[in-house]
Amino acid sequence: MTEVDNNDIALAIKDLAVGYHTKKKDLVVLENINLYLRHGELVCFMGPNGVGKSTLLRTIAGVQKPLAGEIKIEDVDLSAISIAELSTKMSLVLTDGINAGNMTGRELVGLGRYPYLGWRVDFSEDDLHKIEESITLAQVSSYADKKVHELSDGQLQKMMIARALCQDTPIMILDEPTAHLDLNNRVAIINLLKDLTRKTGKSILIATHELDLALQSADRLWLAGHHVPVISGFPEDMVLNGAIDSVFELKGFDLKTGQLKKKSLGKKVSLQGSGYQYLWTKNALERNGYEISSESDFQIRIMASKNLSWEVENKGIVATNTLEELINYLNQQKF
Ligand SMILES: Nc1ncnc2c1ncn2[C@@H]1O[C@H](COP(=O)(O)OP(=O)(O)OP(=O)(O)O)[C@@H](O)[C@H]1O
Repeated sequence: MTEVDNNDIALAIKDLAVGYHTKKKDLVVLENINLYLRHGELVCFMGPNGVGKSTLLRTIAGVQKPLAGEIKIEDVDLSAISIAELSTKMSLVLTDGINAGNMTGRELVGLGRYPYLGWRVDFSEDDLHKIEESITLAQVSSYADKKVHELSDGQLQKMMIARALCQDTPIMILDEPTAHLDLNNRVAIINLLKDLTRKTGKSILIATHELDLALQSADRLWLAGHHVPVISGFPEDMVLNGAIDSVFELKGFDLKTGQLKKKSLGKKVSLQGSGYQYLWTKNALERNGYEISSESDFQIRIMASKNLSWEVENKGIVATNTLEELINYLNQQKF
């Protein structure tokens, strides 16, 4: 286990148990949790549905009380920090629907400045600057003047992230920030959060189901499984030591290749080519049950000179212009 330098730590969790008080007895969702969030680090918190990610995030953010144990922010116990002070240290983006009344997106983002207003009624130049900066960073300017109730789920999601950016806290906690977002926006948000950790030294903790994005961008994963302690480590270590496999009980997904497992029909073809054309040809072949092997009577060559085409050499040579034609041709052959 690596030694942890206290100056590095933004948030420390010790012997924590989280869950709910119910009439009969306490419902313990996760317990014996010991974790750190370091300065300038992007942590993705992952685990199957219902394991307790939201419950832990809400507890860390002071929205619900721990059942046991302690949470320290910059070495101060969370229970000793007032709500006003906490809102200058930590921002929170939850998935729950928000009731923003008749507010515009810009006004919603402006709520992020309230912890800093004190007795002031109006925004300062600095506040206004921060609001515009956050709107630009989160790429929401084109709909910032719309009413919040007119925004799509994805637009609202990004507006809430802009509000959290505007709050400008050293720690940001986001529950599934990429839910509802299309592929470009998912990548943009993860890149933005990663960039923030690098440029501003913020510590960012997100709960997410996006294994692919997490593996490519998180500095560290927190992994929660049913009936096992929450563990923390480098994403790549967790792939190689099987931790991700065992927590998610992965079925049909091959972590070693990052791909869905494809059923081979035992028909072998050899493939010559390179680059992304090779990768997508391989994808089409494997998706259709073909296995790539050097020991095959069917040799496929990717012809990438002028127009992309494929040649299949068996007894003679047959050329096809699309992968669909190639697969149709192969499907008619005897293997
Ligand atoms: N208010 C509540 N009262 C009692 N139990 C709750 C409450 N909210 C959640 N739970 C239970 O706590 C457990 C953890 O739920 P939680 O929402 O934290 O999981 P999660 O890991 O965030 O799941 P998901 O990936 O589906 O969002 C679940 O069994 C859930 O039913």
